[in-house]
Amino acid sequence: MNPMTSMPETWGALGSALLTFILFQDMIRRYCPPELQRYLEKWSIKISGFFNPYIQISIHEYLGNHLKPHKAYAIAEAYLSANSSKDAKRLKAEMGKDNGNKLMLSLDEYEKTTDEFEGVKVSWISGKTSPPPRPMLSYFPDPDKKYYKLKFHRRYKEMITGSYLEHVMKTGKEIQARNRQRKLYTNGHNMSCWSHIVFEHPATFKTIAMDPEQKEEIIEDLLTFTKSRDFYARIGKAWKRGYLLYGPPGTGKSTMIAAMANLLDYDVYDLELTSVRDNTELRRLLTETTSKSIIVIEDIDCSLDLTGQRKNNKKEKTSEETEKCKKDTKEESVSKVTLSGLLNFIDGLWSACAGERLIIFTTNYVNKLDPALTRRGRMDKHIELSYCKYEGFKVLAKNYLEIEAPHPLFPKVEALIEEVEITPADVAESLMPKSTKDGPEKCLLNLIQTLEKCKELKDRDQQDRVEYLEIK
Ligand SMILES: Nc1ncnc2c1ncn2[C@@H]1O[C@H](COP(=O)(O)OP(=O)(O)OP(=O)(O)O)[C@@H](O)[C@H]1O
Ligand SMILES: [Mg+2]
Repeated sequence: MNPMTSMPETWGALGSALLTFILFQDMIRRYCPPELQRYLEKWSIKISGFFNPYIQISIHEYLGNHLKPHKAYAIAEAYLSANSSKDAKRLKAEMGKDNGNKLMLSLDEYEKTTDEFEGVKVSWISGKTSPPPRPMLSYFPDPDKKYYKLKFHRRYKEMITGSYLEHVMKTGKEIQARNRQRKLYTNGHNMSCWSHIVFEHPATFKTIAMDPEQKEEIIEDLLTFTKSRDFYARIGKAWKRGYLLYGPPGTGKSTMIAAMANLLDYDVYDLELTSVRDNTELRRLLTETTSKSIIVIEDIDCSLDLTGQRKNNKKEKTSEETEKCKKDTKEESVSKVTLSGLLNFIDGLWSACAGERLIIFTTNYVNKLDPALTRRGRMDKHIELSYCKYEGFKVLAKNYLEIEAPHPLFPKVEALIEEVEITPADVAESLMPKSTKDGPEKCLLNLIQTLEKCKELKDRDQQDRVEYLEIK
């Protein structure tokens, strides 16, 4: 440039160069074929990259075709939650682990924060990309995909891609472990993705009323599973275990799932099959589940009539079954999940991509299930939850009334409860104080009354049966 050129002339020249560039770009957009446009765009990025001294690294929320959540994104989010509050102006707040008064902060969308590492400044920017619109109006819109962008001077490339990112991952993981809040995920209400709430269920194995030996066996089985990572790797199987919980309504199937999650410190994914459009969506939802989790499909016998699709010999359901299933399959018409889609997943085809998961099915009618669904290897352990007997009653008496044997009324309860079929839910209900004045005695007497009524009804049923047989 001529040193004699005055400042206004220089600005004028720069301004007209910029204008020419903008007009040139506009011309390209209007008149060039798309191939040439892409080619020119590629070169313009290269040229601007040559002059731009900054490097960007993106960490996306999902890997690839958003099949799987990207762990690094969650870790970076945790790291930034501790750092971003320093200078970012727009933050998101979420409830912390203890659900106390402390809120966890993270960067809001399109917000920027800076960080410093060994004297080097970097910046982090949060953003999101929206999926392209679907050709047809859809009930299941694809979710936005979020990302973080790390920006730094190219002079520090080696240090940032090496020790700084290592520091981010290490610190982020520590923060994650400190803040880990277990979650209950659900895909209900026609959602094509998981939504979650904090999982806070008070059930533990201590409060579950069931045969003590059976309880110990289940706990042992679960703990062995969690310690078997190397074993599963050695035998070449996905690190998962299937449980089938069956028994009449109110015997504690759902309660046991909560107790399992509390014992193992796992998240729970409550999969509502009737809300899943097809096998592809099922596969996506399942691959989005994280390690250390329980995937639950409640009332599998009612889920999309999976049983019948394979057997083709639908048994007639009783009116009680039909009523329950009707309630559960309201959206059946939009779901095309098949038994084979579900079996493929259980067999480890997709579950192999992330370890340590339990898959639990519950049913009231185990005999109605397709044997392909329940065979060992798929559902490794079958657990029957049955009517409440004396051992179960003692647990409930301790939980609800804080009383233990020996007690003068216990023998009476023992004699009656062994004779009748009463669910733990009904025993629990009878033991609940009905007014603030009700003491343990009153509640026990209430239970005895209920048990006597059950016995009377049972005897009457038997009598009816005898009479019926005699008439026949
Ligand atoms: N074995 C049990 N131990 C302790 N409490 C129990 C047990 N079974 C049932 N309950 C009590 O009864 C209530 C209902 O139990 P739960 O929902 O676990 O039954 P379920 O077997 O899942 O029934 P459904 O087949 O209708 O889903 C629970 O909230 C719990 O308070
Ligand atoms: Mg249940």
